[in-house]
Amino acid sequence: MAAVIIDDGRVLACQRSSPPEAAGKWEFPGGKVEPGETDQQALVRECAEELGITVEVAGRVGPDVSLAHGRAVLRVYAVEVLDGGVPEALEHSALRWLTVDQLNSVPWLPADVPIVAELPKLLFRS
Ligand SMILES: Nc1nc2c([nH]c(=O)n2[C@H]2C[C@H](O)[C@@H](COP(=O)(O)OP(=O)(O)OP(=O)(O)O)O2)c(=O)[nH]1
Repeated sequence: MAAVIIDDGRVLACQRSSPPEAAGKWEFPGGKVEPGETDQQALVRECAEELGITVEVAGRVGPDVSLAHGRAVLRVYAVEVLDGGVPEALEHSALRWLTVDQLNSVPWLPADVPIVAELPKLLFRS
């Protein structure tokens, strides 16, 4: 479960700090859904924990992507930041706002590549 946050034609990319095999790679903020949570509740919780922002969850972005270990799928939603919140890297090593031209300037986690491919049309619309 992960969140695409778009502001002023740019998307928020987050650099993982762990585990070692994923550290340094870039992703969308998010995490696993806990028992009893909806997708939306999980994303609101993760965006608060990881970025210190309150969000409202909107529509799906891209396909369900199977993760390499085969035990989960990556599912991504567009979210809107509420209350003028500014994301902070509370758990990531870095945050970067990427324009459409910069989308491929960071090494994404492999599962994110099909999601990133959907972003140009969202960025051009905003
Ligand atoms: N959050 C996030 N996870 C991704 C993305 N792409 C991708 O392959 N993943 C994988 C990495 C992890 O195997 C899994 C999410 O794990 P996580 O470590 O972020 O989740 P979490 O915060 O709930 O972790 P934990 O507390 O259960 O340890 O999904 C992405 O864009 N965002």
